Amino acid sequence: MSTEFAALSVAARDPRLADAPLLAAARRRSPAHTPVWFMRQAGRSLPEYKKVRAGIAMLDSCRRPELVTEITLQPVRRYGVDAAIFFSDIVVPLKAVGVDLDIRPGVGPVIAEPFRTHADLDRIPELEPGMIEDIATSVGLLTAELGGTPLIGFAGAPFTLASYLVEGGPSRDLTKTKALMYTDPQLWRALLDRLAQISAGFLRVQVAAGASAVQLFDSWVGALPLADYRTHVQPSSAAVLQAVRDLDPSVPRIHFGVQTGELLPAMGEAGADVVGVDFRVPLDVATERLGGDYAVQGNLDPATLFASREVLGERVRQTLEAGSKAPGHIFNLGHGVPPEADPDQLKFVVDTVHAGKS
Ligand SMILES: Cc1c2[nH]c(c1CCC(=O)O)Cc1[nH]c(c(CCC(=O)O)c1C)Cc1[nH]c(c(CCC(=O)O)c1C)Cc1[nH]c(c(C)c1CCC(=O)O)C2
Repeated sequence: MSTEFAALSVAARDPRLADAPLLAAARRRSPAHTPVWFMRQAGRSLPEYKKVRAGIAMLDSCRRPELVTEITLQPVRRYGVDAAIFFSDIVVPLKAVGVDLDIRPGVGPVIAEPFRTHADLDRIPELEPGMIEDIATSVGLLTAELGGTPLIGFAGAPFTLASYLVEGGPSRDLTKTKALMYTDPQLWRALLDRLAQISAGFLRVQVAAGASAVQLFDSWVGALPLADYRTHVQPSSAAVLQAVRDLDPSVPRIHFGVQTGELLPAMGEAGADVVGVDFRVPLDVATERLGGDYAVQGNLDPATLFASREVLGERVRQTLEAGSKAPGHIFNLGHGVPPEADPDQLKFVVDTVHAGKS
């Protein structure tokens, strides 16, 4: 890994970060209150987001520092969450190295020429920091505004990025991806190595510019059985998380995927401080599976946002109770905010979490 980044310590960025509940929970120390943020809190359901994004394509909006700053701050202002998540997308670094792709509204990432052969590797060059200078600029603007509120940088994990490249777009069962993995393990390894370099580079630029935690999204890795995860995926995800650790060991690493109940310990072992849990596995059960060694993040079912306040409040308290069995708990949804979610329900969740269990 290149050495153009100066090592930083999170507390040196802003002294107020030393007491940030999100960082304390991630480090398995007692936070002043249970920290809460939401995956996909920026964008989607917020009217103020729709207003500033009007007429601007998703991938263009991710490369405009003033707009990125505004969109990232919107949910922090509205909800009082304990962290901001950088407004970007997992395919932004792929586009930055020159992959021909787009994000279609309501569909997701679509790749012009799906990945099939060794020759296709040439279309996915390594990421250099100079290709994403605007990302460093956005992070710098944001951390100056955020003060003592942590900014979570993120990237897609190699498997999930590979799934889009190989399938050509969103897919239900990832058949083509798994077929490549099983029929040509060498090509698969070469692809994941390249994606690990890109993912690590994207995270390191964000951390060097001031992000104080990172999340590696392996959203679709729950499609794999444990043995295949260990053989074909874990080494590349571990390389990404190690690259962040090498740059700054004080930056907590969160590792998340959907339907990963069987994979949780292996995802922790890949080098995470915090393991993200979807809504299928209660947090106390997840903690048992993880051997009590990791902080957990999650895991309110996003569908409960459409329930009554009574039911929603009860589910929040149950999640807090189950999370209290872990050595650290960052409250979140079990997956992203649904586009139709009512922002007032999310605000209610934040206030209920901050009020505590009783
Ligand atoms: C798998 C994945 C993607 N992108 C991401 C993941 C991992 C998270 C997860 O598991 O949900 C990550 C992501 N994408 C986006 C963020 C922004 C920060 C945040 O979480 O608030 C983050 C963290 C913005 C976005 N990324 C996307 C939008 C919607 C585009 C728009 O507003 O026009 C946003 C705000 C598009 C996108 N991009 C992707 C999908 C599946 C979609 C959905 C299509 C849709 O729902 O319209 C790929």
